[in-house]
Amino acid sequence: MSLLRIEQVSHRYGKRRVLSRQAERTVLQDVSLTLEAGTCLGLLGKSGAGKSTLGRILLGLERPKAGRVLFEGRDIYGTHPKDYRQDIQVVFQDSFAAVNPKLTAGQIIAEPLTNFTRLSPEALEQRLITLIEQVGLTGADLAKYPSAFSGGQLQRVCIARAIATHPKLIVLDEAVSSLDMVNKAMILKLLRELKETYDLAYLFITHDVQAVQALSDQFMILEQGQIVGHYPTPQAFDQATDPYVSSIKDAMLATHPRKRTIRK
Ligand SMILES: Nc1ncnc2c1ncn2[C@@H]1O[C@H](COP(=O)(O)OP(=O)(O)OP(=O)(O)O)[C@@H](O)[C@H]1O
Repeated sequence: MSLLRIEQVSHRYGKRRVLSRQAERTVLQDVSLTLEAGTCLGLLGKSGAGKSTLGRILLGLERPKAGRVLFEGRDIYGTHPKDYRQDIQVVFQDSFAAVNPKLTAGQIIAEPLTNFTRLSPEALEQRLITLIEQVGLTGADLAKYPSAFSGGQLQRVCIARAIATHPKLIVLDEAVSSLDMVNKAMILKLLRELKETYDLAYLFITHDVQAVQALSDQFMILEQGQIVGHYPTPQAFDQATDPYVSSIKDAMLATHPRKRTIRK
């Protein structure tokens, strides 16, 4: 059984109004995908393609107008949220907006642990130290407030919060997009290591081709709410001639001088 199956999901925003000409806006149409445990699906698409809407749908935050979201074979919209909340976590692009500035890093990471587990104060403290060290920070950082961290460091705190309850799937919604090159590379390395250690699955939502290639096992292209390309392996994606993939690959300067081509 697959970890996640999205079956013909369609979604639209706005209300059907009899006397208004304002139409409902379809943002996802017949989207289907499958994600196996321990693998990463890179979901690429331009701004407004519907990527984040799909992410919210599989987090249980936005009920689709049609279709099913099966997590371990069970439709999450026919299940009590407590049955999957612990298993599906999210890391957003803007780490500063994703945390309460009045909480310390320790309190931020402890939130899901106190919601979903019953640890003694000593066991909780120990677990927080393990988690913060796992993401490359130190026990002393647990006492710091978000304003004392850089964007890259605070994203590590958000990742520690996301892995705290041993989830099976993490939605990475542009999770490295606002980081500089060095931090981006380090966070991608961390995410790769955590994927191996915990057999984690990721839905990696992005429009960054380089980042998606560093982490993903399969790739999908979403355009105007529809899947317009599916590449089941990194090799297939690398050789893709899809006009959308080509246009974003072309737009990026190749990192290695030997791979750079001179444009006519
Ligand atoms: N709550 C909402 N109400 C109405 N329209 C919405 C809502 N959320 C998103 N939309 C619209 O749905 C479309 C898809 O948005 P979505 O955020 O899913 O796209 P995206 O691919 O994630 O874009 P981006 O890369 O810019 O974040 C957009 O046109 C957006 O304006």
